[in-house]
Amino acid sequence: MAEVDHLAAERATARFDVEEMKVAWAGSRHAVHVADRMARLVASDPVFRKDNRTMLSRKELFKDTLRKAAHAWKRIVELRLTEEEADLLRQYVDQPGYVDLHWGMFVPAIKGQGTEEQQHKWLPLAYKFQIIGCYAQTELGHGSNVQGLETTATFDPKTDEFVIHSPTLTSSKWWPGGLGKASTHAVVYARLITEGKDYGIHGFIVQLRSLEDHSPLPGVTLGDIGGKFGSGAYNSMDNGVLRFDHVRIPRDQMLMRLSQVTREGKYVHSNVPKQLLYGTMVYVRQSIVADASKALSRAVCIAVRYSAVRKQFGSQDGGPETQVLNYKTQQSRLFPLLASAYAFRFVGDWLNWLYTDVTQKLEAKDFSTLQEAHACTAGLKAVTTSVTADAIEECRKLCGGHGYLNSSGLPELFAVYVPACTYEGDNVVLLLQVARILMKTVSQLASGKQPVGTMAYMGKVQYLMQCKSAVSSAEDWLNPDAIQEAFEARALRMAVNCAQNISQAASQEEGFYERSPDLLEAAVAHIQLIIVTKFIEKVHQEIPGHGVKEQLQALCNVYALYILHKHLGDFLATGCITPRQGALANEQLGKLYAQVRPNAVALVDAFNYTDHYLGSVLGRYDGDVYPALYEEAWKDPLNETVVPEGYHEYLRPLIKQQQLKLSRL
Ligand SMILES: CC/C=C\C/C=C\C/C=C\C/C=C\C/C=C\C/C=C\CC/C=C/C(=O)SCCNC(=O)CCNC(=O)[C@H](O)C(C)(C)COP(=O)(O)OP(=O)(O)OC[C@H]1O[C@@H](n2cnc3c(N)ncnc32)[C@H](O)[C@@H]1OP(=O)(O)O
Ligand SMILES: Cc1cc2nc3c(=O)[nH]c(=O)nc-3n(C[C@H](O)[C@H](O)[C@H](O)COP(=O)(O)OP(=O)(O)OC[C@H]3O[C@@H](n4cnc5c(N)ncnc54)[C@H](O)[C@@H]3O)c2cc1C
Repeated sequence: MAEVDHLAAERATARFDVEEMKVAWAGSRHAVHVADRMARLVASDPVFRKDNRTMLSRKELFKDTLRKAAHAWKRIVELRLTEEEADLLRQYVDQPGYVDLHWGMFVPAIKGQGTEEQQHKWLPLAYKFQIIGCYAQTELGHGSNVQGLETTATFDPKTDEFVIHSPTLTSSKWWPGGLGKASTHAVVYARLITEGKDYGIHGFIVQLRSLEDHSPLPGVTLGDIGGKFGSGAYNSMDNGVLRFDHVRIPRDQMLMRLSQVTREGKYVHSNVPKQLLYGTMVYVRQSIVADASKALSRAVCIAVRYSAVRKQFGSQDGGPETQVLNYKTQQSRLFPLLASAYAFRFVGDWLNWLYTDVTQKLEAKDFSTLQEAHACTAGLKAVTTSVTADAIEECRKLCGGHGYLNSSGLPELFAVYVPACTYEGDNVVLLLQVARILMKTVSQLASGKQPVGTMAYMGKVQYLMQCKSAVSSAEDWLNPDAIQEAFEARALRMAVNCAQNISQAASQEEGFYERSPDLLEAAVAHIQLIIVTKFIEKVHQEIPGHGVKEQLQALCNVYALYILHKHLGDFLATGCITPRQGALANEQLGKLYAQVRPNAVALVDAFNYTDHYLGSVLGRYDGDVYPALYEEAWKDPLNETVVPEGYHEYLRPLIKQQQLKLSRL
């Protein structure tokens, strides 16, 4: 706790119990406790220091990442941390590295696609870090189009081996995190060829480097693909390039849970949907949604605290200046982002539940919810990451000039976060997947097939296509049914419009291609409906703690009405609401901002972030921003000497030359 609390007055105006809000945010009292313990463990350990990160060279940064990963592992073993604790500890270390891919994709790929025997063999090695793994799918020539990958795995029945080969330059694996320098093994996705036939993409466990001296195995060419956007940020990760020259692996290193190749070379596909091959991506997409709320809440926490400290204008008569947080424009830019952080947190929890439920059904050979899992993970990943990336940049602007300093933490947060719009599926490509499923659902309505899950609202097509909002005052927009109806009608009408336009094209495929910009918007409308619905459902639950439910209710309304205001064109064009009702929604939004204002600092305190994790002089808990900014500036390597290096070579001769010229005049 800070000695001087410059934000004490702000904290005193909160109208709710912050400790209970921490529980609502984290999910349980236990979750608050564990997260708190792990965050403090990391913050108090000098090895995990990160304030100098943006000043390190790429090589120094990479070595620092290796050091932190090794130290984190040492602490996990020494303290006998549980899986939950270890995950949190790694999260608070807050530096992307090979371990993210080892635990986040390599292990899940083996769990999801390996047979029991394969899991038995490989997982214990991975769990103890006797091998380090990555996920090598994307190639130089293809990322989005997984079916277009070119690496081959040709079965050789003579030796009972697969021959892994990169036939072209574009088949080089390109991007996998941890591949460039750290991994000893990879799950490699390649075209399976046996008995002269190409059976498409399958996963294979391939050893890449010696377990003795880390040198690449014969036939394997490996390296890092080079520096990435921003200083520090994702440059701690060794995204890599990999080529195979006829590398042989035993047949049993093909991941054989979904399909098998027999000793004789026969291809056998189990009676399961082939899309299960994409299971690891589905798993990571749902975890990315949970991560979106973390990244967004960090940015918002910095911007809210700093906006409460920063004063500008309003004191002609010598009185106090205005806190920038009191400007209505600052509130209308910032509070929707605060509300979005909470909205993404709750929809992330729900998505995690959905993922677990679908996984259990898959175990029981029930594949009926696979499409729902794909649509929700793909769509929510796309919307939450796009909004979060834009929001971090908005928070930087909300912090004025100081937001542009590395010490604000925002440039690095943006640089590290923004590739989330691309990795694990480009957001446009993923939204088009949602749109395809929407079009399929609309086309099935005529046959009387009742849509289920998050598409169930489409079953009310007769009503939703013609309903008119009953809102007649600003307060009417506080009724969740009014919001729900408007969002459902907008999403359905946009989808039906697209379907009608597509049906007029020469073919379904051509229509889909021509109408894809509209389809993207329809997919976004559907996903926003899911986020709003899950927030409303959350607020309907019993939520303990003085004032907590009321605050969440206000944030839920802010989120919904902000989306309505921002996409007013959609709501008006589809005739769901009138221009007058749109204006009433905006009026209510202004009232809600006034309601949020006295609670704003406490609402970001509820995220319970340590100063170490926030990594921002502007977002400090104690609000003592100016001495920290001043002190931080002197730490820059440029300030190590008063006269800069290069003065004698470049500045002095220049100045002297000009002086000489002037003296001749
Ligand atoms: C310095 C530090 C400072 C601060 C730090 C601060 C903050 C850090 C904060 C946050 C960090 C954030 C997150 C970290 C967490 C994790 C990330 C870590 C690292 C990132 C690692 C990245 C890894 C990767 O990118 S791996 C590669 C991913 N690749 C892709 O996603 C490829 C995308 N393409 C596809 O998925 C497919 O090709 C496709 C687009 C879906 C098309 O597939 P296909 O051609 O086969 O299919 P069709 O379109 O024809 O569809 C056929 C059929 O299948 C259905 N389908 C498709 N996919 C699925 C599926 N997955 N599940 C189920 N069904 C599916 C489709 O609907 C069709 O169905 P119908 O036939 O019924 O129509
Ligand atoms: C930081 C980072 C980490 C990564 N880590 C890994 C990893 O660990 N393992 C791994 O295998 N891969 C990894 N990747 C690769 C990543 O998964 C791909 O880059 C991603 O899936 C996008 O594919 P792409 O690069 O082929 O983009 P492209 O598909 O080439 O996209 C280019 C443009 O084309 C558009 N486009 C493409 N197809 C369509 C379409 N059908 N309709 C309309 N527009 C379209 C896209 O919207 C985009 O604007 C990583 C990437 C990054 C940036």
